[in-house]
Amino acid sequence: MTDAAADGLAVRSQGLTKRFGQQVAVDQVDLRVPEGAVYGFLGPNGSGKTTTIRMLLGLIQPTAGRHELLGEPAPERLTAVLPRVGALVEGPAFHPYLSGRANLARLDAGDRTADPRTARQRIDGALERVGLLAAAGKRYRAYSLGMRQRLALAGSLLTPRDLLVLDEPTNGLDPQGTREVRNLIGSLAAEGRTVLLSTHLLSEVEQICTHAGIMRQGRLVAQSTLTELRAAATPRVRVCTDAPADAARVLRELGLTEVSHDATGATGLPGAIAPEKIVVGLVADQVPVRGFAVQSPDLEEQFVKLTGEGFDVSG
Ligand SMILES: Nc1ncnc2c1ncn2[C@@H]1O[C@H](COP(=O)(O)OP(=O)(O)OP(=O)(O)O)[C@@H](O)[C@H]1O
Repeated sequence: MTDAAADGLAVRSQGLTKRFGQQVAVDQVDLRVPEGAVYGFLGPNGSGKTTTIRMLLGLIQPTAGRHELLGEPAPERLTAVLPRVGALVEGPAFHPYLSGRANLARLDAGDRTADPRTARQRIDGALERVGLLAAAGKRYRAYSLGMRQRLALAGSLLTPRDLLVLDEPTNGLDPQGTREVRNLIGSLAAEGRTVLLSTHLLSEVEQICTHAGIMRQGRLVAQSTLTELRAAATPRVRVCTDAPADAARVLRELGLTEVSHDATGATGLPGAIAPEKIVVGLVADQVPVRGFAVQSPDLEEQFVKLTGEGFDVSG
């Protein structure tokens, strides 16, 4: 057993780097995806998510660094471990005039490790898994976008997988299709499978992920559980008052940092100073306090701070 397996990591990379000519697309990325996690690989377009995923799956060679999937080192053991890894990177080329079932049959027939005698069982099992059994006989071109993406997922679930690597699985889907795919990811996770999914949608990470890694210009700038990311957000106090300048002065005197004021009040970072002490200080200085709040920045503010860019928060 390797260290990654011993650590309970489904994916681990160290110094994973990819250069295209002069451009560094992925810069020394150290991923740690715990077994059983739904890991949101989050970053704006062009930040290096797809390139990282392609390296993890052995679709392109890293310029430097190494990684392990399910405890097996790449590239030596990649061929051995890939049958346990379901991937959705480029959508499979499905035939528009064939049914969903016939398309999966073609895909299954291309898998030399799969026993043809049990093909029907595998195919119907995968269709059922993604909720497409009733529509299995329909032509692919009649499928909605959500159904098409679910069929692609069914294609990666023809054999049981311990790890699923999904590149932007809800990209281009309407709200209904997005819900379908997210529900499916949720049920795969509930079965104990590890899911690594890339996305540029913060809301997706908030809704379905237990862990997140944030990419910015090829670098992994943060990686932790969602709970930790939320907790890392620095709280700020806000005083509502008719005397904002006085309030700001008192906040500074009390030792708050980054103090500023506007027409309706003052704010600052309290650090270790207890909120009740701040209120007492304000009142002692006869600042008329109309309102007092400790505000924690939400995840979006936190991510914008880390990545220096906004996220598409829709979806
Ligand atoms: N084959 C390639 N040749 C040259 N440059 C590439 C190649 N593949 C990716 N890049 C560049 O590497 C950078 C990272 O791209 P990548 O596709 O990995 O980002 P991403 O985060 O997945 O974004 P997106 O969501 O748009 O796919 C981009 O600047 C891209 O132009």
